[in-house]
Amino acid sequence: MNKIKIAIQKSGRLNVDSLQILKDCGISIDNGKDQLKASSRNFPLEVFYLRNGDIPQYLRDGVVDIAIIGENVLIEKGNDISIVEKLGFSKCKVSLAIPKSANYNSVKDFQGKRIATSYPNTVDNYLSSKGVKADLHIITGSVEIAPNIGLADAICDIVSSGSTLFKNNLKEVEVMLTSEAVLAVSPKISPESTLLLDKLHFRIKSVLLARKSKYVLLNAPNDKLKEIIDLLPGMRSPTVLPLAKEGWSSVHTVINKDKFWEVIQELKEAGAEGILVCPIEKMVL
Ligand SMILES: Nc1ncnc2c1ncn2[C@@H]1O[C@H](COP(=O)(O)OP(=O)(O)OP(=O)(O)O)[C@@H](O)[C@H]1O
Ligand SMILES: O=P(O)(O)OC[C@H]1O[C@H](OP(=O)(O)OP(=O)(O)O)[C@H](O)[C@@H]1O
Ligand SMILES: [Mg+2]
Repeated sequence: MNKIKIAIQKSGRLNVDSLQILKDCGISIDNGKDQLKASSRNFPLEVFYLRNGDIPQYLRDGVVDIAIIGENVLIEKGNDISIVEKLGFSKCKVSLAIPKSANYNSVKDFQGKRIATSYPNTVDNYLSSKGVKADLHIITGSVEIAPNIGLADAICDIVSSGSTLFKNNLKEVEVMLTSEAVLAVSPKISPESTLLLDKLHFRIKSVLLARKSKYVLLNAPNDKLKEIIDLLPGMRSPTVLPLAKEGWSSVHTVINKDKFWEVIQELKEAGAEGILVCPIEKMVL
């Protein structure tokens, strides 16, 4: 039987969340420690544990059919590879930073400057689009230390909380791109594997939608029902059921989890009581 081959990061920031999303899709993987390859027991899928930075080449060569990878790495090394879905985790920026004490006016300030980075193509494309030419020093780790040891005037690296920049006395001055984990597909994927990708993609979409949504139940006096329902940004129309208590109804709906906090106060003020917010495991539209 044909199996779809997926690459995920062997160890590092993407590993746990990548395995979790497969698990949430109902895919069980026999996951031995230090394994480089594993199979699923209940989905025709083989997992290859690889380094994030090596995955674009494996996709290009068709060694794997699909991969979960940082979008920033694809932009740096695999602009020719398509993204099937953004996965909503490992969110970060790729930014240019300079010493805190340095003045900064515009991106033109990088003209002729030494920039340490692990993302040379990204920096080069960004600066070229602004008509700026800098001197790039490619290093693979601990990039933020470079200005402090006199190796560079500036750096380009991943920024998330900003604490690494802060610890190294640097300030972010240009955000070149934002990134998150993505599901990417090999240009060489076969028609048989594309059918399996479609099945997996369907499951991933329902998991992502469920992660973004909450099931809300509340009690409302019937004379306030219209006002309360108007406040709820639901999927379609909420379900309204009579309560045993005369003149009251129970309202059920699904809302975006971030929207809930925007409306909770207004719901209470409008007369809603006993508001329950529950997680949703899977959601298919
Ligand atoms: N501080 C961070 N916050 C959020 N996401 C991050 C952060 N650092 C990295 N990432 C994202 O996670 C991906 C993997 O980062 P990680 O540091 O685990 O691996 P790596 O050293 O870049 O790769 P490799 O697997 O090749 O050793 C990055 O490409 C980026 O998309
Ligand atoms: O803005 P922050 O929240 O501080 O995150 C940014 C840091 O995180 C990443 O390093 P990581 O911890 O993955 O170490 P690595 O360089 O060994 O990959 C990245 O290379 C930055 O140095
Ligand atoms: Mg890292």
